[in-house]
Amino acid sequence: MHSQLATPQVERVEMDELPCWRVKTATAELLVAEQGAQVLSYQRNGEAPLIWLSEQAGFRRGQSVRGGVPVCWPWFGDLTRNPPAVQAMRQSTGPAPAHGEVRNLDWRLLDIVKDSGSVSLAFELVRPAGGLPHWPHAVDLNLAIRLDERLTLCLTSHNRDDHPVALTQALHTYLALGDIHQVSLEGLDGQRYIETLENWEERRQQGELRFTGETDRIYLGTPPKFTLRDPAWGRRIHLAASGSHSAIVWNPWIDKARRLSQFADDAWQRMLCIETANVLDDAVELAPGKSASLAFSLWSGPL
Ligand SMILES: O=P(O)(O)OC[C@H]1O[C@H](O)[C@H](O)[C@@H](O)[C@@H]1O
Repeated sequence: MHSQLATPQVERVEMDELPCWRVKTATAELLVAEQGAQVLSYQRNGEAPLIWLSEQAGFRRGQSVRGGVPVCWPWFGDLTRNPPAVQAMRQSTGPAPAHGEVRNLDWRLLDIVKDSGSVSLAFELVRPAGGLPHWPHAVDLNLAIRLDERLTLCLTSHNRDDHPVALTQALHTYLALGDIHQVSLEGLDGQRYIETLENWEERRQQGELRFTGETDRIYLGTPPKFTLRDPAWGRRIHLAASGSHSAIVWNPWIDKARRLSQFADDAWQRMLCIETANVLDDAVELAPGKSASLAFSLWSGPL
C-alpha cells in the first residue's frame, strides 16, 4: 500500500453539487472544494480528523459548507464591526454578507505540483466582471494549499488597482477535537482580546483558555504559535501562523448550535474554530501593486 502512494494522488470527485479535489499522500488525506477554495477535511492516516466537517454539511452551489476552512475576505464577520477604512471599500450601505463575499464563489484550480512527499494546489478566485458585489476593486486573490507532514494554507491578496485597498480576512479553521470540555488552548496568556459576547469589551487573557460556555473572542497582538491540548484524543494540535497578529476563537456551545445551519445540536462538543486572521487593528492596507499573505500550518503531536 505504502509504495502505491509514494507519489501522491489527486483526483476530482463530486460532493453532491460541488466539484472537489481529493488528495492522498502516504500519510494523509485532504478534501478541497473548488467553490470557495474551501478545505473540507484533513486527516492523517490512523488518526482522528484534524479538521472538522459537519456531519450535516450540505454541498450546494452558492452556500458555504459548515466546517473545513472557509476563506473570509475582503472583510471578516459583520462589516459594520470593521474599521472605517474597510467599511468604506464597499459602495453600498445595504446589508453585507457575514465574512465577505468569496467563501461561496467559484475559484479555479491553477496548478497541482507533486513530489514524493508533498502536494501543492494553487487556487485563484474567479473575480466577477466589475468586481465583487458593491466592491469594485481589482484585487487578485490566491490560495496555496500544501500537504506534506503538515497542512499549510497561504492566502495572498495582490492589489492590481490604482488606489489603496483596506481589508480584513481570516482562514476560518474548524478544528476537530475529542471533547471541548477537556481541551485547553495554550499560547494566549497575557494577550488582549475583545469579548464580542459582552459588548465587545477589551479584556486580557490569564493563563490557558478553557471552554465552559459560548466563546466568541478576537485576540489581538497574537503570537505566531498556538497549541490545543486534547486529552480525549490524546494529542496536541499545533497551529503556526504568519502574516497575522489576530485570531478568533469560537465555539457556539448549546444554544447557538441550535440556531446554526448545517450543524447538529451536539456538534459543538467536537469542534473549535481558531481562525488565523487580520482583523480590527490588524487590518491589511494594500498600496497599489502590493501584495500581502496570510498563512497557517497545522500538525499534530503527542500530549
Ligand atoms: O455562521 P457563519 O456565518 O459561518 O459564522 C460562524 C461564526 O464565525 C466566526 O467565528 C464568528 O466570530 C462567529 O460570531 C460566527 O458565528
